[in-house]
Amino acid sequence: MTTTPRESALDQTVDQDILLRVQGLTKSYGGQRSGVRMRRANQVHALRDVSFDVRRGETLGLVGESGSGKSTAASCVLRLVEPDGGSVEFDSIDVLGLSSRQLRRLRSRMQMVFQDPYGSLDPRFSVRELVEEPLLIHGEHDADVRRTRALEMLERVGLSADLAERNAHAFSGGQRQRIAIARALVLNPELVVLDEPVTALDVSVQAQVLNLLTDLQAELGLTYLFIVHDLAVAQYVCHRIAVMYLGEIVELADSDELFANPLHPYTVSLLLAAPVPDPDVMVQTRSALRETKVQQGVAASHGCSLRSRCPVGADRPECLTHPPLREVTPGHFVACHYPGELQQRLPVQLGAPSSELSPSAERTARDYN
Ligand SMILES: Nc1ncnc2c1ncn2[C@@H]1O[C@H](COP(=O)(O)OP(=O)(O)OP(=O)(O)O)[C@@H](O)[C@H]1O
Repeated sequence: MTTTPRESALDQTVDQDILLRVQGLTKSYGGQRSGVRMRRANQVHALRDVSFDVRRGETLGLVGESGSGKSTAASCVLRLVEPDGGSVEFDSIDVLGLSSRQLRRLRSRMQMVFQDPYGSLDPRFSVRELVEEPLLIHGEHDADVRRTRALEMLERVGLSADLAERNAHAFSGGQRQRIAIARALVLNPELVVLDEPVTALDVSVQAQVLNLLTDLQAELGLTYLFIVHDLAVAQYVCHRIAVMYLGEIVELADSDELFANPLHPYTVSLLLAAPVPDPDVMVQTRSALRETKVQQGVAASHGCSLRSRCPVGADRPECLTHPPLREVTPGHFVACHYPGELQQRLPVQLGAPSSELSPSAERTARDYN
């Protein structure tokens, strides 16, 4: 059996303790104020009681369709967005309790790579200047030290120092994402939040950038929070995966376990939505969830948030109560009153994960909208 990048990275993970602990995170957007009362009709609950841990050296994937709250969760972790409630602990530091000055200092240890390598790099600056900038912001006033460090980092992400004086717009999408990665890593962070880092790239270069990220993780002992809607990408790089639906984590497990034994009907439907060569199976997959119009961020007022679309629980009284996220086998958490039932009903069993990154696996959770 071949070894996937995530397996080789995990082999080198010595310390498995918790670097990031998120508990009970909530965030709502909108809602209109009329008098002293907030009208809730237009409120979007982007995060509802979201909890997860990220261990040192691992990659935790946040997976879900568009609008499920992945980016909001990541933004709250970095306090780019202020959550309404809950807690975020980074290396036992209460992130939400920090002053803005303390937060600025902590940010050197928590960096982010964005989806769009075109928008995230200012075209007026040379690549070297772009990679040096975070060092300057964080108080490195020695120009020689900055230059040396930036050039080292560029080499490390596979860009020759000869190219360092060129402007970012002279580079391809994959090279720009390498520059963005160098910029994020130049401060020696421990946690890197990767927000769809290969989504904007050609399929042909996606695997190169993913391999670079896993190599860097192993070399530098990095911890990744990886936001991704593409299940093939998640399977390729994530050690554990949290599946989000309408602002909640509905399932969380080791990557191999999740793909081989999905227990939540929503996870099953996501996996079925990925391309399957058998056309008969494809027909069945399209009807895994009921066709119901779901307003983004707006779940049923009570009970399970998937209820209106769920082929298992729509008519069952238990599903009128909200299912908590509970551990059903060691390390495998699911928020469903009938875990595993949809998979048992399927005419085909979902297979063990392939260790290949399928270039055709671009059809993803997004297709369900
Ligand atoms: N600044 C904002 N103002 C109002 N609503 C917002 C804002 N940001 C996000 N939302 C809403 O919050 C919900 C969660 O959005 P979020 O971007 O976190 O989801 P996502 O899973 O990352 O989706 P995508 O993959 O499309 O970025 C959505 O309903 C979205 O419309």
